[in-house]
Amino acid sequence: MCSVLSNIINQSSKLSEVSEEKFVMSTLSNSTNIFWQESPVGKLDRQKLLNQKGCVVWITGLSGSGKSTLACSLSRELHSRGKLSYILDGDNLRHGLNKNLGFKQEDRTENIRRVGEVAKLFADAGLICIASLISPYRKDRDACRAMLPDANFIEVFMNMPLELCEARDTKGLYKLARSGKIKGFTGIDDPYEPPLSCEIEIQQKDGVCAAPGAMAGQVVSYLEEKGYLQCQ
Ligand SMILES: Nc1ncnc2c1ncn2[C@@H]1O[C@H](COP(=O)(O)OS(=O)(=O)O)[C@@H](OP(=O)(O)O)[C@H]1O
Ligand SMILES: Nc1ncnc2c1ncn2[C@@H]1O[C@H](COP(=O)(O)OP(=O)(O)O)[C@@H](O)[C@H]1O
Repeated sequence: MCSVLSNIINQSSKLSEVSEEKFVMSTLSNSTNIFWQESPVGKLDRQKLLNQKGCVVWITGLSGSGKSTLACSLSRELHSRGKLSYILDGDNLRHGLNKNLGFKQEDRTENIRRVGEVAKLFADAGLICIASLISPYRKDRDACRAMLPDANFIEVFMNMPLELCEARDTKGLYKLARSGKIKGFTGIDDPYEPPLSCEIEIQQKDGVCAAPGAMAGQVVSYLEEKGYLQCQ
């Protein structure tokens, strides 16, 4: 009896060592009787190895606003500085992980939730994870922010006018949406909710859009200033 009791006490003290966040993740799942498995090498160890801090740079904005262009330029710049990053691009993920999702509101919400979870894993691995998705709903982006500890979610708003995005129309999708051949296209007949407060906003100055390298420079400066590009 005594050893049963001490086992229970042992188990519950082990559980209390597990962070609140991890415990909540376990209890909210549909699975029962699952336990968090700790790993012998932690986030801090990995960050030291990489000399950087894991985080998520979340780029949101209309189709054609320049999300992928910024993601690519940022990733190149970080690589040239010896920093490890990885791009999660909405379009690309819809070829695999999210291939069963469409563009109705609940599908977009599930799309963002899954990418948020993947981004969280990359950040935990110590990488600078660059997520580039329209992510039109504020509550979905905020839910991803809430998945990450501290201030490790850096929201970048590509604040470009619809007219510019539509004029670019690299994929011809705006034209199809205007002619009614695509229904529920963001910015045309589907909503986009701009961030109320984000870490970085990228917009035109005097009607001119900065070059991709300059936009990436704005993000790199932020990461540098906040200490993400080193690990003491
Ligand atoms: N209805 C509709 N609305 C918006 N976008 C559409 C739609 N249908 C297809 N596409 C193409 O899908 C790309 C956006 O995928 P995302 O995963 O980023 O979208 S979302 O975050 O779930 O809203 C988007 O890519 P980007 O242009 O790079 O933004 C489009 O190419
Ligand atoms: N800063 C920029 N200056 C000039 N052209 C840009 C800039 N950013 C993006 N573009 C162009 O706009 C188009 C759409 O950019 P893209 O990155 O594909 O947008 P999104 O990923 O948001 O759909 C592309 O042809 C790209 O070359």
